Amino acid sequence: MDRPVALTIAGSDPSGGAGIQADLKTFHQLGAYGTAVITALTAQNTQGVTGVHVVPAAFVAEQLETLLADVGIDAVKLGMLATAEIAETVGRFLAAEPLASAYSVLDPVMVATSGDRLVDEDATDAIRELLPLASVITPNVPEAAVLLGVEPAVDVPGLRVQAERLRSELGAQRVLLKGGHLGGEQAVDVWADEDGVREFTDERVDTKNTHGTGCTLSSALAALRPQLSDWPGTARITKFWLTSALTNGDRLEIGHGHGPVDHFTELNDTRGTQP
Ligand SMILES: Nc1ncnc2c1ncn2[C@@H]1O[C@H](COP(=O)(O)OP(=O)(O)O)[C@@H](O)[C@H]1O
Ligand SMILES: Cc1ncc(COP(=O)(O)OP(=O)(O)O)c(N)n1
Repeated sequence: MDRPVALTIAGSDPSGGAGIQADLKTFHQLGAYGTAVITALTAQNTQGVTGVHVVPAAFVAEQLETLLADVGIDAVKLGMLATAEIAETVGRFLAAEPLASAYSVLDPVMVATSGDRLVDEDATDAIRELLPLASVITPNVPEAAVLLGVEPAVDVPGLRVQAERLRSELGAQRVLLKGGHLGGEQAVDVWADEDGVREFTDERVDTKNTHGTGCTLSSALAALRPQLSDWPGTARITKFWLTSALTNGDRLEIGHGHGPVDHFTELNDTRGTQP
């Protein structure tokens, strides 16, 4: 195929490590043409979020209508859906053509790692309704627990159980349950689809530059899937790339808190991986 067109529907992070900014850098680096619909502005740096200014749901809809009337989209990533109304609006677009035929990755963003809330608490039900509509969902440990209404997993066997429950009970088509919050010497993510449950494991990178890892992972999946042949293979390659980008984060000195990963990491850069 020609260069795929990827769309991110997400919030803005002025510090550039997460949100729309991270997504567009990731799309570009991984060979996709990037487009963006903005759901919210955050006032944010590498140390935390000081404010959120939400775009009215009707204007999120107008951005989507205008874009989709003109531009074909091969893959879409959904990030910070700040309110229930925005999540419902985006859900209507995801359920209909042309987005229903695009590859879709839903990162059910709720709270930043800094502890700051990015999405209204009452948006959780609306986000849960979106799970079956996306080709793949990419919750982290706390997000999976909120979606299932259970305690967060504390180990990999717990991740495996929750990944499968997100599929069998909440209707997700495919799940990449990210284990970054578990700690330990390895960073283990769990993949669940109709063929079963498997683990993707890399060495944990000793770095404080972890801001935006979830955003970067989900946008990398959206960029790469149209260029590769299947979802599990895309997820495996995406994690290799992210581990290298985390390792290369030490090339950057951005801010005083949790800096970004290095989005300028080549797909075949194996500095952080053990091929
Ligand atoms: N220090 C690290 N070293 C290697 N991989 C990591 C590290 N921290 C997170 N990851 C990986 O980054 C991705 C995002 O992880 P996670 O922190 O769980 O999500 P989020 O950023 O959404 O909170 C996952 O693939 C996870 O395994
Ligand atoms: C605008 C915006 N969207 C999402 C996030 C969350 O980013 P994520 O990659 O899930 O993780 P942290 O950056 O919170 O570690 C965000 N911060 N801003």
